[in-house]
Amino acid sequence: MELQLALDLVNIPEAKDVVKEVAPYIDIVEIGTPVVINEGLRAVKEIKDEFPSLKVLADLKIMDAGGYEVMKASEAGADIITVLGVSDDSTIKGAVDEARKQNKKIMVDMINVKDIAARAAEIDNLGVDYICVHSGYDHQADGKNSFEDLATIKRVVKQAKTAIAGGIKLQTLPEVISAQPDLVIVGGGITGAEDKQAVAAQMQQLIKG
Ligand SMILES: O=C(CO)[C@H](O)[C@H](O)COP(=O)(O)O
Repeated sequence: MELQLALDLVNIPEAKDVVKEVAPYIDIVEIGTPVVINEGLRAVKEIKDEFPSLKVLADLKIMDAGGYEVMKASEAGADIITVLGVSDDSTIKGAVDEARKQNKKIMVDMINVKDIAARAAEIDNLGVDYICVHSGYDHQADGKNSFEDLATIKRVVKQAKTAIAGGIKLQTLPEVISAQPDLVIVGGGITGAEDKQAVAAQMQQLIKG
């Protein structure tokens, strides 16, 4: 099981400071959608250049033009790029084909997918690398989480790795781990902590068992 740190509400210098603090305890650093909107793919490039041993995920949440957008994120140094599960199959296939050419990986974000079981099974057959259940900020504000959805994809996904994101904190991590995803994604649970390093270290300890 791996730990991904999601950076959403920072600029590039702040992102570097957080990664410096927690780098030994994480496997993947995510350049979140708001960071890409504010800073562009330069944020991906700068983090990859400064932390080459970490995998960098560009959370582009691609909805169209999968091949082109994966190509641009790959050029910036991303190792993993996100595509939305609600996209057309042709968009996901385009993203997967380009990722194979560039030796990169595709994560499908299942945010707002209504029939998680059916769509996850379809997407699994498109050759993606990760399928991620996700309660976004707007769902979290309504008190929702994706713990049940994780159990659902664990049942139906046969090839891709499984991941979960959305409001995971140190206190809720044991429940997440008990469902055995391949990847746990944590943003505010680390970045909002007073001692980010201590929380990331405890999370790593729980995850690596
Ligand atoms: O993609 C995102 C929001 O769309 C976040 O990166 C993801 O939800 C993880 O952050 P948090 O743990 O703070 O919810």
